[in-house]
Amino acid sequence: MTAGRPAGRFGARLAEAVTAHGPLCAGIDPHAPLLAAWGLTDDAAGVERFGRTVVAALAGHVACVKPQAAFFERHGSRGVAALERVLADAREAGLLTIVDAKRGDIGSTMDGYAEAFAGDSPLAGDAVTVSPYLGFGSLRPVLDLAAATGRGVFVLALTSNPEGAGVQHATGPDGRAVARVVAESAAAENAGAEPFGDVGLVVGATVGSAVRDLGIDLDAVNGPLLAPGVGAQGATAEDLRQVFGDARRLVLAASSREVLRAGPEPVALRDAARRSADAVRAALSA
Ligand SMILES: O=C(O)c1cc(=O)[nH]c(=O)n1[C@@H]1O[C@H](COP(=O)(O)O)[C@@H](O)[C@H]1O
Repeated sequence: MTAGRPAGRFGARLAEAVTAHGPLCAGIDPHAPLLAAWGLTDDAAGVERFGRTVVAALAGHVACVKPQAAFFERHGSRGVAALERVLADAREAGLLTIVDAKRGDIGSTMDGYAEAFAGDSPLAGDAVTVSPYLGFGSLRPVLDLAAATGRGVFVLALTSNPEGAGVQHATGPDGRAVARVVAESAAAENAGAEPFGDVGLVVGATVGSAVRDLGIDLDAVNGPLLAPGVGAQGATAEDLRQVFGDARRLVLAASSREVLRAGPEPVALRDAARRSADAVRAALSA
């Protein structure tokens, strides 16, 4: 089975969606407590219902959604099939998807991940999250295939969890921090693209002064900056302004639990997403 290929470049499609609906990506994270709160079973049928409910409620109301692959994969092949159906619904509804899979491996294996998440596979959304800790260059297969199929890639740079700093702030042989090398590598991929390129970074809204401290020029990345951590992890829309400074135009805030807790009623989900999107847009334009 193959999925249809998106029309146009990811960065351009995302920019259009953010202009229409605001800079918010709503997570689809069907973990056990949320499924219970929604009155759903914690199995493949439950995660499918959860994901498809979010897509139906939010299509046409948010810029994009980000299904977390882990919560589907834990139910094996049926869970993966559920994720494929959620992605198919979103594609049909014209809702952009970032598949949060955080993959990363060496060349030949990375080819496989690239085909799965950036090729014309039923597991491919409009973009995928990837991990650069086997070296940014190891991501070449997914960067190239995503570019060829009109998809995007979000590379982990400064993650929202406190343990991330031990690796991401570490300094390499040339004196640059790991996160800075990732940011400068993404910038090279996006050079000259308008309004921005297809290679984004993940930079948590919880990272405080790390961007400045490590000498990272996020504006120069010229790609979307996926910013998780707003809401359940404690960061506020205000923190986004502090963390991203001059790069605010590139921010796409990601929020999962804060929006999902409002479900399963579609109107309540939509209202929660709209409130978050409005708060983020206001903070970023202040
Ligand atoms: O790539 C991500 O989305 C991500 C990166 C990161 O640094 N931190 C982070 O929490 N996430 C994801 O964001 C989701 C949690 O969002 P909240 O429920 O809003 O805290 C999970 O799917 C995480 O995997």
